[in-house]
Amino acid sequence: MSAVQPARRIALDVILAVRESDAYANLLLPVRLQRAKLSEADAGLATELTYGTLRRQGYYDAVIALAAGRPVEKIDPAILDVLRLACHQLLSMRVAQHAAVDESVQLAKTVGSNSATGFVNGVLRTITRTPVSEWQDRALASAKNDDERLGILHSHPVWIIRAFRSALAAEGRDSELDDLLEADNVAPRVSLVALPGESTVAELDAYAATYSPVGAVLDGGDPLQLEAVRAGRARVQDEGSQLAALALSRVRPVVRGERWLDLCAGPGGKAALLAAEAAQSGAVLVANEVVPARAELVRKALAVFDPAPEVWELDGTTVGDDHADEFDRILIDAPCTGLGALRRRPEARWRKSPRDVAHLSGLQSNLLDAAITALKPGGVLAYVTCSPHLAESKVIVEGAVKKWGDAIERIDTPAVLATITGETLDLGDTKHAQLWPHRHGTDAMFIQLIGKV
Ligand SMILES: C[S@@+](CC[C@H](N)C(=O)[O-])C[C@H]1O[C@@H](n2cnc3c(N)ncnc32)[C@H](O)[C@@H]1O
Repeated sequence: MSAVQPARRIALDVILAVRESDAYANLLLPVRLQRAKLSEADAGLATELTYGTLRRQGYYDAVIALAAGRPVEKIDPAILDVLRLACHQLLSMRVAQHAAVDESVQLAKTVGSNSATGFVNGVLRTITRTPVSEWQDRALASAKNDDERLGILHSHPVWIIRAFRSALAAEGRDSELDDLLEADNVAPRVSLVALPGESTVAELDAYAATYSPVGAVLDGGDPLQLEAVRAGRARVQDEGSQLAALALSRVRPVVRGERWLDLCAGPGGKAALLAAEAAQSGAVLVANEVVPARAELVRKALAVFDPAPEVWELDGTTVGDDHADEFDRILIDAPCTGLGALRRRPEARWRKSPRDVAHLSGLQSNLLDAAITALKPGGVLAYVTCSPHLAESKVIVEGAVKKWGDAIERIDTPAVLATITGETLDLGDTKHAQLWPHRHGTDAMFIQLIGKV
């Protein structure tokens, strides 16, 4: 029997930690890779094994249930993790079968009993006896309905598939559902923002982004190799997030002395871009974040500016109490399910539940109400979520319009974005902008600009 390759060991350790301790793979894996000092090739293998296994878990579970002849809920969870990791190698990576099976059996020994090791060996031998394409057909045939079939094919929970379909259907484009689900299974390239006045896209040795005038895309490599990133003058930031911040800062010319508020600022990505934009135009930014540790991250993100913007630690739902009619521009980048960023957080889709949506939508409405109160008459706010779920996006805005009536007005956000990007984005015929990974190459950001009359 061969020794287990470090890449497989690390991948399993991270997958176990994700399930047992709610770890985030995108935070834990880089730490483990650095500690193990793996070669670039082995680090790449460990990343593919970890992310691929976590993303495609739904599909692999369907195959494992068939091969084991029992529902996956009846399999010891650590042994199931070993089987999922092996499935990724056998069904998606096509590594040599004997290496995948032998090393998985070795790994099973470290987390289970002797009988569990025999079980892993038996299930994996069964899987290797049938061609990969046939496993897909058999798994799809085991689905009880069309949504379950899609769930197996693209490895997404059914409730998320339904939420995405509703959001696309609201634009009359539900035929794009397959493309969207597949886009979630591809890790995005590293996207950077060159903070205006601090850095330039040209300095970053990267491609100019498609839409954001301050965005760049790295072809590969570690962004921390760039001096501008190490110094905080440029940051890793999705292009959709950049557009959300710019929609607010560039919706119309800035009058010197304007007061801006980033209501939910942690960890500070959009606050940094807003602070740069404010410094360029003579506005003053205040950033707010209710969780103290995250407020500290905001302070770090803003340390590059002199003077650095003030950071408050208020519950954002109360900001209207002491700050009514105070701010000219407010960003509400609301806490949300993050369903729009599934491609960068491989385990996230399995952690969320419809209950999260119900809980968050109440908070989102309250934050929006508080921000409207804190906005000066004549001011503008941006309501933003990194989720296309209608209950967190369009429905929240419609609720505010119903409640506030003529006191607020929706601003044509796609038209504002077109002036920023220099071209019309392919968006629905709506006042809000819903970006999509499969259509725009960004996270699925929802952006609605609202004016206070
Ligand atoms: C989507 S994140 C913001 C991301 C941030 N704008 C950025 O670009 O880095 C939402 C943030 O809102 C914070 N938050 C949650 N409830 C809040 C509340 N009641 N008041 C203020 N912030 C809150 C969360 O802790 C989280 O840091």
